[in-house]
Amino acid sequence: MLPEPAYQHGTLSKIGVLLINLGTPDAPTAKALRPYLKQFLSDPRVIEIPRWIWWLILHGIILNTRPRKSAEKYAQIWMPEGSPLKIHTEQQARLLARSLEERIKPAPIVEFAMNIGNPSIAHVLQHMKERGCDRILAFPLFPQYASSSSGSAIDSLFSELKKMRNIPAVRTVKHFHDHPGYIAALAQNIRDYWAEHGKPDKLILSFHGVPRKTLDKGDPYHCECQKTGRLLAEALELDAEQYQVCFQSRFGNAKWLTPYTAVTLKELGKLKTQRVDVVCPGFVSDCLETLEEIAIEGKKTFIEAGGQEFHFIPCLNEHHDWIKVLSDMAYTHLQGWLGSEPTEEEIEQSRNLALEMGAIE
Ligand SMILES: C=CC1=C(C)c2cc3[nH]c(cc4nc(cc5[nH]c(cc1n2)c(C)c5CCC(=O)O)C(CCC(=O)O)=C4C)c(C)c3C=C
Ligand SMILES: [Fe+2]
Ligand SMILES: [Fe+2]
Repeated sequence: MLPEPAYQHGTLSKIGVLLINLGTPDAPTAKALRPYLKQFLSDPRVIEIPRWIWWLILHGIILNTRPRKSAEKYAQIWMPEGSPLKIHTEQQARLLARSLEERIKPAPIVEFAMNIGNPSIAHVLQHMKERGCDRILAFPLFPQYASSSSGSAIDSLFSELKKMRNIPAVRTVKHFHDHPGYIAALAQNIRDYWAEHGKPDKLILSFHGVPRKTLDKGDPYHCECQKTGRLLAEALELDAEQYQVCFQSRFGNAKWLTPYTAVTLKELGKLKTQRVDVVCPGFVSDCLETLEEIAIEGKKTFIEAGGQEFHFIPCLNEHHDWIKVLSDMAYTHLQGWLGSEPTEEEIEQSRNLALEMGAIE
């Protein structure tokens, strides 16, 4: 059992907001990719086939081949400061803290963690507890809920809580795929891009894929992606033939959600489409899947098939409207906790009691 710090005797009582993203390797090297892929692909919410069969495939094939191949891809998008996903998530946490500081007194503690890799949920949660957070809002940064992304992140959080005697109060955000502010921020980001670069013949809305059988088992992910796509197209006043929802990042040979982004780009190229723009409304931060798979590979696929002009529209990242809606969503979810802070007097009484009991020094 972990040692119990003094604030649990009432010396501190703070609200924390924990932003959680998927995770990224520590470096763009095969050595760093191996433990990252091992952790990710050992999760039964990510790979839903019998454990022993998967164990053989993972350890016999995937962990011997994929780390090197993925490292080469990461190397192409790595920034001087590190992984784009980590850098953007860190900035989002910093900007969210600044925004919430103006709305909530005392200011909440805002941190970010990664479900896979570092900074780990275990580490950040412990740090938040030590800083006195007794109420934590866990906010997975996945607009559409999937068992393999948001579900897994919440699992990780609760596995850590399971190790604690005195757990903080916890609220979780499930999704925000149809939040009007999120749709408006996506639309504004696209309009800003078009104001500078002109408009395409076709806009591809590319979401991360998942195995098709997860839809049959009841995962709401597919429907939530479709809804985000429809609302975004409505906000942009696009006709049905001006946009298409597609799914990328297929892993393995099983059937995933269709249409596949790569296949669609190839078809549009073959049709000699003048210009295609791709935007990824399922990712709030640019990452390997957007910067390498779409902006580099997707472009190549489209142009080699005969397309003329390809544009990748960056994710929301630090967009002002996105930070504003992130802050609005956090604020809404925190409502029930606001105004319940103990008074200075209550904290003092609790502290004196803890001192008397010898629980703190
Ligand atoms: C947006 C939500 C995501 C879902 C849903 C998701 C499902 C999912 N992913 C894999 C396999 C891999 N994904 C990888 C990278 C990756 N995935 C997401 C998001 C979702 N994944 C992000 C944001 C990233 C990029 C991380 C970064 O560091 O930039 C990878 C690792 C890279 C590689 O080797 O290709 C794998 C593997 C499965 C199997 C799955 C659902 C079943
Ligand atoms: Fe993924
Ligand atoms: Fe659906």
